[in-house]
Amino acid sequence: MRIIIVGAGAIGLLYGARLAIAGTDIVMLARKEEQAEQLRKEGIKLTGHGGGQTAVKVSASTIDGYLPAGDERPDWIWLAVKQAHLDETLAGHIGRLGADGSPVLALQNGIGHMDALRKVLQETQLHAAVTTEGALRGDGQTVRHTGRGTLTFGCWPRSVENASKSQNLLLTTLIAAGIEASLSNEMEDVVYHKLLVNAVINPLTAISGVRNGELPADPNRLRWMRALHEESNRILIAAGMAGNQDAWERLLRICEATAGNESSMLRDVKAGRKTEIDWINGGILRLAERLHLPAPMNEAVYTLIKTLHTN
Ligand SMILES: NC(=O)C1=CN([C@@H]2O[C@H](COP(=O)(O)OP(=O)(O)OC[C@H]3O[C@@H](n4cnc5c(N)ncnc54)[C@H](OP(=O)(O)O)[C@@H]3O)[C@@H](O)[C@H]2O)C=CC1
Ligand SMILES: CC(C)(CO)C(=O)C(=O)O
Repeated sequence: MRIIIVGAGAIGLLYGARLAIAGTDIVMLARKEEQAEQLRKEGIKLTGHGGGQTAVKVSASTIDGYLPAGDERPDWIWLAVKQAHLDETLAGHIGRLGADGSPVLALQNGIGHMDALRKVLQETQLHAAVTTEGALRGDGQTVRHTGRGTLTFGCWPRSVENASKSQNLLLTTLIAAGIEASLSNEMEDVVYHKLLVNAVINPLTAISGVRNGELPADPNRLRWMRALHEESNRILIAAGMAGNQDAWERLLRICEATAGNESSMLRDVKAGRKTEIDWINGGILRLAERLHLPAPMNEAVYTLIKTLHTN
């Protein structure tokens, strides 16, 4: 099994390392030659969870300079970049890499990217993936596994057909690598449920400057959480998400399970990077507008995060 992973950041390095350790042929495509060279020379260094540090060899190149060896087509192409990186140029590269029919798996949090990719990659077999693993990048070749989770993936848009051969092959490869994974025919629902979590934890931790576990510990923050959760839940249910009586408790459990984590949005704000707010609360605002529903809480956090960006 050969997988091209586009984006050698936290999540790309985490999956790249874990799959390569299990014998999968991994090709990491980075943005910069400096990082690609470092990966070719020294491999990926994985730390956390399993104990010490493991270094694993992978192939690596820049996305611009990548030329496949021989005529071997990749079995899968994984997109492990952030939402903001998914521009026309990158879509052009993905179209080229997948020209022989390789399926594409997109791992982004938030919404909007799958439909945007569908528009430009009309012939490509697209899959959405939702991961609850936690990964933190160190330097260009080091990644820390900060929390164990699962990977759920499936066709986008929804397919009524049984799992394809390539889906089953990927599932078997993931499980053999010790990665908890499952296939779903209801990816929109899975994506919406993850969005409901990110829409509350990410902006509120970034605005308050606290770790996930500290968010519900303060009564004022808890009130914000509840109001933002209720509004987002209402909008997502109206958009087609299956309601879940346990949604609020699940959110609190995630805060507890990831208590020591800084959310990705808090980290982006601290590092002065563009956040994924446009595809998280911005995505909910677009749904609310389409459904003519009020969304004052989402508007408030969206605007606040945008203000933090500007500053
Ligand atoms: N980290 C986590 O624990 C989790 C992340 N996710 C989601 O996964 C996605 C990726 O997140 P994460 O890995 O944390 O993000 P990172 O910022 O760590 O990684 C993104 C990587 O993409 C690279 N990149 C950007 N543009 C290109 C390009 N044109 N070609 C090749 N590489 C490119 C960046 O390179 P450069 O550094 O050179 O800019 C960077 O290495 C996000 O949508 C996130 O929400 C979901 C669940 C958990
Ligand atoms: C679940 C959560 C909030 C864990 O930190 C996350 O996905 C993120 O930070 O983006």
